[in-house]
Amino acid sequence: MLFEPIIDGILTNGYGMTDNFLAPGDVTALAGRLRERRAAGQFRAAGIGNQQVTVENTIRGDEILWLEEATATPEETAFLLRIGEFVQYVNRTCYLGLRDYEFHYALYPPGTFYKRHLDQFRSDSRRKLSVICYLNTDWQESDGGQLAIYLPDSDETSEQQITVSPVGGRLVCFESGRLEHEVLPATRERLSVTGWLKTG
Ligand SMILES: O=C(O)CCC(=O)C(=O)O
Ligand SMILES: [Fe+2]
Repeated sequence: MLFEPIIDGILTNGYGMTDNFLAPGDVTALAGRLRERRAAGQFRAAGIGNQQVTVENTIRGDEILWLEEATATPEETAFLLRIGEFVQYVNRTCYLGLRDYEFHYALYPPGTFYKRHLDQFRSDSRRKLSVICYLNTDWQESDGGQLAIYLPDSDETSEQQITVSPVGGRLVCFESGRLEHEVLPATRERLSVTGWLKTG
């Protein structure tokens, strides 16, 4: 079962991953749609903080576009349906009480990054799981752009850093309120769909 290793990973290591969340054809279809929407001027510089209005390139340099069911294209609808299946699986196995999700496209121009942060806002604990799905074809380790996740050791006094390359079709998931992480700069454009599975 495709979703099982993701949840197993979260329970054993704090983060979960699968390399086949999307098939190569779905990756190119979504990446194409992302580029088309960006060319149409629909993307905005991502903000920071609760209202996401402050643009601060020294913290994050990506451009984003939120996915909306009402205006979704067939490949976007297919992606959101797959996420819906994942949510159902998580609710059957983990009792997190997930009820909602939100996703945005993200594009990091070469050299941009997202400094170490936690995804859960102080005033909003509804974000339970962070989910990132990469849309990059032929990504090489030397292209950079890794996601670095900081895993606290069990005594909480030290930590371990693991890195994940943004390989197309790969999905990474972790608890939004628990794990700090960062996006390292890449030498080429780095594409993804990022979102949060939320309680009510
Ligand atoms: O793209 C990634 O690997 C992580 C993105 C991220 O941390 C975020 O958007 O909050
Ligand atoms: Fe994040």
